Amino acid sequence: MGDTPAGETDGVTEPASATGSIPRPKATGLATGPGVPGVTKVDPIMVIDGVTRRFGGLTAVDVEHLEIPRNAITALIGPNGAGKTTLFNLLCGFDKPNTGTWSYDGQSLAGIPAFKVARMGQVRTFQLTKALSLLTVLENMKLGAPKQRGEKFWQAFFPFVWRKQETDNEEKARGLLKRFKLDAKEKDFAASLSGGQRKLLEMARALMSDPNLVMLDEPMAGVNPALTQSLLDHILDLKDLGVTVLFVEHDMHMVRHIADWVVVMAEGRVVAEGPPDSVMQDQAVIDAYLGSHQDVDLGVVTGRVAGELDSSAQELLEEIKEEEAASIANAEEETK
Ligand SMILES: Nc1ncnc2c1ncn2[C@@H]1O[C@H](COP(=O)(O)OP(=O)(O)OP(=O)(O)O)[C@@H](O)[C@H]1O
Repeated sequence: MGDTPAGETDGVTEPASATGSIPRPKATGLATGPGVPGVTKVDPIMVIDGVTRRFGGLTAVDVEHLEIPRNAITALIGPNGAGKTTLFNLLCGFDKPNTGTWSYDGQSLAGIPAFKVARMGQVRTFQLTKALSLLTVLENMKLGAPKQRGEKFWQAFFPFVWRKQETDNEEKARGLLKRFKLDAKEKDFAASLSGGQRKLLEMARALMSDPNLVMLDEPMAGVNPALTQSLLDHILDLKDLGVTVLFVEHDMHMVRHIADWVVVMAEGRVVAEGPPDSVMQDQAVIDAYLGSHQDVDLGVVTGRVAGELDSSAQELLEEIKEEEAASIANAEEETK
């Protein structure tokens, strides 16, 4: 991880402003020019060139040039089927493109498998599968640790080699669990966690390998409002620790509040990029994706963020109430 401000707690680096909803400034000056698709960045951590991925006759990804800024939070947004997940899978070595090159920290990643990409400092959170749900929270964390020495055949005969690492990993895991307020759950099966706690565990597990770049796939999906702020804060903390974050998200509230830079995809291509406020004013983006309510801060509508409800927000709230009333009436009808 980076060397930004921090203190040590339980063997784990703590951000200076550990979770607390303190407004934190957005990173600015990330690009060398105006936000247009393919604009070069002042300090890119990842550079993508001519990457395409086809499934039969469908071109799911066709990215001419894209740079991801270092030590910033970049959101990848776009309508369903835009190619966001496919691009994500390509970048972390889960899938292979038909054409193109891409590099991470100046090193080409073409043909490098996912586990090696992770060793290079680029990790992706992955969902808690059924198998992982049957492990305890602490066991899940230990799986996130890099290179387990005891895994090598000859080393199994020399316990002193791996015991030290095992102890270090446990200490690190416990420190992270504490930071993510999951320490009381270390012995529980991961299956017993709520949706939001699972997301926290996924993020905490990814941090076991001290990554420089963390890729999050819909970090807010299925998270109830009570844990939303905590997750947002943890993502902001990553940036404070010098980590670069790239995430795919449908929740525009989250994108607007935490992203420093937004990349918009449609039909496999990058159609816009820039700071969130300007991208969300872009008429092509509004037409293609955001719809007529793009100017409404959903944080205010949902009560998560303090603010005045303007007339379009009121209108949206009315629509939501009407839809809710209709769905309750339907459900009552069905149970009769
Ligand atoms: N393994 C696959 N085989 C065939 N088609 C695929 C495969 N994976 C993705 N696609 C297609 O590629 C296109 C891009 O899909 P992708 O999942 O990357 O979009 P997305 O932007 O992540 O969408 P969403 O927001 O709905 O998750 C879609 O048309 C999808 O049906």
